Amino acid sequence: MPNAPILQARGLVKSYRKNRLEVPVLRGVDLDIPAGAITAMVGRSGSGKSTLMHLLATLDQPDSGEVFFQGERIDNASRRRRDAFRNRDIGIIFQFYHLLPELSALENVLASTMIGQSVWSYMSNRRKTRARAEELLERVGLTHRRTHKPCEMSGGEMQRAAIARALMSEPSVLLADEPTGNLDSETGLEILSLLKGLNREEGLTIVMVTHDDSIANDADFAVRMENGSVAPKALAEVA
Ligand SMILES: Nc1ncnc2c1ncn2[C@@H]1O[C@H](COP(=O)(O)OP(=O)(O)OP(=O)(O)O)[C@@H](O)[C@H]1O
Repeated sequence: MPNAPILQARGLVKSYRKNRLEVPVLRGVDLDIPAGAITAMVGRSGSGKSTLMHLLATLDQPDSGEVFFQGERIDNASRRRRDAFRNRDIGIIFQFYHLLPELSALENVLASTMIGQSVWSYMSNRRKTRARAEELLERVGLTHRRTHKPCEMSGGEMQRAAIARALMSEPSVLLADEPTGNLDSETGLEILSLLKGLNREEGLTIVMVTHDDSIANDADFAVRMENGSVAPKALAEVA
């Protein structure tokens, strides 16, 4: 029996404009993401996986439809609430890591905490914040690279730093857009094993976009995007 949903989409519709043409990408997506599980989102290139993930993260707005987090309507919440949702309730990682190139791994992790709080609040918590960043770097196996900048790290190390950064706010959901898409298969498996550990040991809900069916088969649930919808009976327990 799946856990209660932590994130939900209802009737999500999204189109993009291309050369004055309206290109429908999502045509009414309904989706329940179970809390505490790993859900893989698969589908052909262009099927709308990243678009759906961006809407779930409130990085973009649907044309119509609704997104709920723990039962709270979030897509049309105030800007302040949506910022807080992104900075606190969820963490996001991407295929190309999106680290700040001038900062070390530790500084990248710390920089995320400066968003959404006053300098005063940051300064008064800085010892605790730094301790948490160091702890997370250790959790993702990156203590030995903490002073290295992204250009001095491998792809796997950059993804580890991005994961540590995403976890700084203690989110309950991690959204991962092709987290292994730019890694060789062995490094990809290491990152997956790290994500699985975070899920099993800390109860982190993970939603992962992937091209790789073997990753989807290893998840607790798989969702297949097809023609802008979630394919019928897609939310099936795989394990
Ligand atoms: N900002 C945008 N402006 C215009 N079209 C867009 C935009 N973002 C996405 N699209 C189009 O929407 C469709 C779905 O894109 P999306 O990135 O969601 O698919 P995807 O399933 O994640 O693909 P991939 O697996 O290749 O990353 C594609 O045809 C894409 O070209």
